[in-house]
Amino acid sequence: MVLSPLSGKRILGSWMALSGVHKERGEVRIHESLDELSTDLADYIAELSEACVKERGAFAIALSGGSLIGLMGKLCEAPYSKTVDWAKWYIFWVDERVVSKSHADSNYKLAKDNLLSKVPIVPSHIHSINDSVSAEEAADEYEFAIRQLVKMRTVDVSDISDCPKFDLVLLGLGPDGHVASLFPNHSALIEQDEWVTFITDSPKPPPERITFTLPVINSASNVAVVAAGESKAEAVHLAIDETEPDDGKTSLPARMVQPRNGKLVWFLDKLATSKLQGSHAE
Ligand SMILES: O=C1O[C@H](COP(=O)(O)O)[C@@H](O)[C@H](O)[C@H]1O
Repeated sequence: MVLSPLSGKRILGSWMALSGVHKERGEVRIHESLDELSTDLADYIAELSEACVKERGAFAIALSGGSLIGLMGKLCEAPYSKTVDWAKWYIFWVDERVVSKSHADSNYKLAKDNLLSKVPIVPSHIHSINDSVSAEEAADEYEFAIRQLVKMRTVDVSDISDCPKFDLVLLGLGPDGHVASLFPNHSALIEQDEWVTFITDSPKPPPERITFTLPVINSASNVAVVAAGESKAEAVHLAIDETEPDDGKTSLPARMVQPRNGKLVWFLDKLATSKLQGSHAE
């Protein structure tokens, strides 16, 4: 057991000694290896799910695509596969590429193949986009579906806005600082009214995508950003070390992730933190 001098939290393993709580940017957890990161991420998700199921009888989790899904793989293994109350999970996507669900680019397919098909999630609790309509229609339909689930309180509602309050929003981080399908300097970043929007000009293929907007991401109870590898180091540095609030001028999406009432946690490996400064860096 290690008692972290920064957070005071007792936890197994060595990673916590490198981690800390950043005043504005949330809790920063730095891991020695991908294996430690995956274990910590699985522990965190399992604990949150248990707490949410106890408190409100459901766990509404919004997934991203990309490398995050591989890093969640331990959830399919013992002890989590047996102890997590999968029947109470409701799955959403923070962003999705507008391609067929069987396409290699589909975030749904990635999660289905590597996670959802390996644990006993109720099929009707998996809320993916309609893949047979345009990006605009898919975004509208997805927002409508979420609005119905908010009315039923499957997804909680924010007490400070009319936005949904997901129990957990899981974000990856692109080398350019993008999160979800919110890219630097893109007009989707300033969308305030819609819950789900669409883009047809993604700088990273495929071009057509739907994405939660920042007001929805920032209304979640918990937001976790997961980033590993050297290619993410500059984005991690800019997102965490810059202390001035991003008023949209610098437009680094990861810096604009600032939960209003929720908790933000960064799950990083050492390579991703090689440019990090401040108290949490080595
Ligand atoms: O295109 C996307 O990229 C990001 C980051 O992916 P990664 O493979 O670099 O981790 C991902 O979070 C997002 O959901 C996805 O659509």
